[in-house]
Amino acid sequence: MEAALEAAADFFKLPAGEKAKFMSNDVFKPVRYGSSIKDGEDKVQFWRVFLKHYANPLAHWIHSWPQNPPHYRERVGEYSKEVKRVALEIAESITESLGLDPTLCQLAHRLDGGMQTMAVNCYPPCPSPELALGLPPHSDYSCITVVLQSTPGLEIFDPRDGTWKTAPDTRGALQVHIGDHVEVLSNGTYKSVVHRAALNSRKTRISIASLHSLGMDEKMGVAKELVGGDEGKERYRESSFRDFLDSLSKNDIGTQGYKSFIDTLRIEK
Ligand SMILES: O=C(O)CCC(=O)C(=O)O
Ligand SMILES: [Fe+2]
Repeated sequence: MEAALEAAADFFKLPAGEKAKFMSNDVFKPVRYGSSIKDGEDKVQFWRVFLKHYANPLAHWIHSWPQNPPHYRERVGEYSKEVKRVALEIAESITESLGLDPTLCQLAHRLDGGMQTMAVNCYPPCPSPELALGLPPHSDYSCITVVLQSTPGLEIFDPRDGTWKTAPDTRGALQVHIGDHVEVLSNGTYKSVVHRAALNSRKTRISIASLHSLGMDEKMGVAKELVGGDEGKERYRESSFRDFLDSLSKNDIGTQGYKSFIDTLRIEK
């Protein structure tokens, strides 16, 4: 895990020209480098550069990943496999806790054959960390996200008292988030986790978020066993990863009037 964080940090240390090879605003690109550090352009500053790439199946995507630094593919590749195992185990326990028939639901199996997107984030030291954020509050569209961070900064919204809680700073500890698509599957029994990234003035912070979801065009809807009869009505519309990317391309996180993806899926009573 340490090795993956180091490889990620080394990528961001490369000369700008090397990273610019991956620069794109197209959210459908399987590998994409971007920055939201725009001097004076936006009112709200998000102090983050990122590299996003797909990782499942690894053999299909790894050749599109950066070749520089030389150890990047191997180390981040190993990490992606490890973290996928963790996500599949959690998927099994979610299915079980909802009382869903594993042969019908097959969440873990669908994630195994689904999309894994790795968001590799770099937050440089910020001179006024209290005035800016690395990433604004959001929930992930995924079913399950696993986050690894080099230093604290990840904050979780606690809906019980309306406060932000700093995720534990145990180095190397994985943080697991429920994403929007598990909220949908469970018809709202599980709620996706609202989180944000805070900044610090001293050190560069690296995080690697691995987002596990169904295939690009596979629709996630409310589990049929959880609706009808006494169970009540469906509270969410179906959607796919592609639907999420479509909505992201029109309505990016942090822009004015941004509507979170899960809010677009809610069926009003
Ligand atoms: O940097 C972090 O801790 C959070 C990253 C994150 O939420 C994301 O990439 O979706
Ligand atoms: Fe996130």
